[in-house]
Amino acid sequence: MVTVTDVQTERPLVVAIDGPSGSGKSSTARGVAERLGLAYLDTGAMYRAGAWLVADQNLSGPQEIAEAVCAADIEIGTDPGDFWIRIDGTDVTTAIREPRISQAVSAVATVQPVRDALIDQQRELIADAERGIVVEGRDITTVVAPDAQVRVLLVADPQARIARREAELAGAASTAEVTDQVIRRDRDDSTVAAFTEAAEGVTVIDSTHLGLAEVIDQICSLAEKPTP
Ligand SMILES: Nc1ncnc2c1ncn2[C@@H]1O[C@H](COP(=O)(O)OP(=O)(O)O)[C@@H](O)[C@H]1O
Ligand SMILES: Nc1ccn([C@H]2C[C@H](O)[C@@H](COP(=O)(O)OP(=O)(O)O)O2)c(=O)n1
Repeated sequence: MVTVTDVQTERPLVVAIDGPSGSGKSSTARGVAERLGLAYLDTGAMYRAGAWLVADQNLSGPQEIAEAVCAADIEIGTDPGDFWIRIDGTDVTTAIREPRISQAVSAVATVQPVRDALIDQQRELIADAERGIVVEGRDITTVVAPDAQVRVLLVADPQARIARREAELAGAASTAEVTDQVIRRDRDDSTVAAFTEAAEGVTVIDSTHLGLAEVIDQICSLAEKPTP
């Protein structure tokens, strides 16, 4: 396979995508990775795995949460066509998408020692991606990989994001629960990651009235002329 590199520095291409819940980060990032032959890293899934462990062990309070999650062994797949995640050997690929985890994850993602440990691991995974990688989350363009050649903030109106999540959950959660998982979670998450406004050099894409394919096209076009 052809290696996608930044021609000026020969660094493997890193595409960083941040944005609020339901803006389309995961679907778009997977699509871009598949089209460009890059690896894919879902950093939100790592925080979700931490939240799964906290629920499984019935832990509470920042100290207990930090001790357990920082000591845990999180393994994550980076093939965009075959996503999986394990924590301490347990496969939690499906379990981390349950509404109870979506509801609880911000309490884990706002514990700073947890963030520090997961950010270190995310940087290692990026450094290991010799073919280049698309990384999505809340703090990728600003903290995890601010030197990424392509940096995107993907946004969409709250109504569109809530409607997308509701459709995805297909009745598994009420409108009030989905609204909490999207709006309240963004509010909590934005206390530790700056994803509500684009940092300098970050391209904003509003997906409210764009189809998934159009968003993927726009990001792939940016990748054709990356920032050095
Ligand atoms: N541009 C788009 N237009 C319409 N629906 C979209 C678009 N992008 C993503 N979706 C759908 O919205 C839902 C949430 O997308 P997802 O990629 O999980 O968002 P995020 O990772 O930002 O939370 C999914 O069901 C996905 O198929
Ligand atoms: N880089 C990241 C990625 C996710 N998070 C937090 C914020 C979210 O509430 C959770 C789960 O992220 P995820 O991207 O799976 O969430 P949604 O797809 O938007 O529902 O993790 C974070 O703090 N930093």
